[in-house]
Amino acid sequence: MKITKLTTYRVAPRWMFLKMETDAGVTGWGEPVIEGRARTVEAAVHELSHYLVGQDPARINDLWQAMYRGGFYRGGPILMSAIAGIDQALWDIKGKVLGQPVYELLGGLVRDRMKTYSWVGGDRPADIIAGIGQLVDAGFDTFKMNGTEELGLIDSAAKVDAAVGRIAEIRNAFGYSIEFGIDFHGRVAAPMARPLLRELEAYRPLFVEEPVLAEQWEQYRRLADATSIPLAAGERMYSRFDFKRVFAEGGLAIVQPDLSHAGGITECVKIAAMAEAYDVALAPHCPLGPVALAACLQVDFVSHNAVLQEQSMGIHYNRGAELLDYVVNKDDFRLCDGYIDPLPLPGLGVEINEDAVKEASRTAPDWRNPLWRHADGSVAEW
Ligand SMILES: O=C(O)C(=O)C[C@@H](O)[C@H](O)CO
Ligand SMILES: [Mg+2]
Repeated sequence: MKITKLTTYRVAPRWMFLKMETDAGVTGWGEPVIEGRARTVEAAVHELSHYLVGQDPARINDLWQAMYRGGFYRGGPILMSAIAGIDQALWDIKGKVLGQPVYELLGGLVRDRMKTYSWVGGDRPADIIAGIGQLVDAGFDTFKMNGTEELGLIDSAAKVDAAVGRIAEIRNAFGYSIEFGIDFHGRVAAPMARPLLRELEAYRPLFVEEPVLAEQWEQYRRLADATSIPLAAGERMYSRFDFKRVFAEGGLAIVQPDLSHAGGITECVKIAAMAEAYDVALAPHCPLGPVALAACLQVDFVSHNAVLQEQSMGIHYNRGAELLDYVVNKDDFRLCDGYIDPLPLPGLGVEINEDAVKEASRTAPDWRNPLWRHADGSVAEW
């Protein structure tokens, strides 16, 4: 069998799908995308096709190594997202050829169902109580929200109190019948992470995510020594080589590699195994589309240390399309009390509605995140 063609489709809300065709008529799908840089990743995917067209899609490991090492320069969000989507499509083809879901090819199920969580509140955490209430009625009990709005390197006690007050309201409204992670989203610098974590201790969140930016990774250990709140990060780390220093240094209780940013299934299975050796939990990042989620689930179902899976149903980014709009087998993604069952179809387990993808690609938006600024006009982390 030989790879014959790679076609990319940018679609609403901010996703991109890759269709990989073969001379045997078997097609694989991937979701190579960095939110806000879809066109850049698209160019990278087509540059990498040099290593793929004419090659045997069964040789995933060799193709991965050729894409990663062959171009001398390596790593980073663009190249690793392009490799991720290509890797997903290769695993999809392998599973379809062998008639097995990818998790069977990776050693079989390690659990019967996977716990997921939902986002509440938007870029500026608001209406969280109402949002949680609606999702509790739908059977969810685990959530994530942004912790703050713009926050200066050094900022006021009032800003800290506003952030903590929102969390206090949640506990007042729902007690401990629900759990939630708080995403600092890289908006918080180390001098402000300390007082925020200290004040949040009383409300016992499930985790705090990106307590500081990934480039400040050496702070994780120091912050972890000052708090009992589990710290999580990983969406802006793109390979084992980014994660290894974090494992060695310590401080993270949860790692959140993104299956569409960190080299795909081939790489994230290895990251998951590294994490397990350090007693670190896995909670793949996935504010994206159905192929990305399906790839996450393939890794979740073979990783003992997988504890939570992000999924984007109802997330504030999904404007113009929702998680399952491009999926034929919607029922396979049904959530029951926040849990999802193993996807039964061969390959990644998602049957893409190609006509819907092609139609949506005709009017694809160029999504990018807003550029935030502080009151003094300087750029703020979004
Ligand atoms: O889902 C999360 O945890 C996020 O922090 C969302 C962020 O990754 C945006 O997708 C970036 O555009
Ligand atoms: Mg996040």
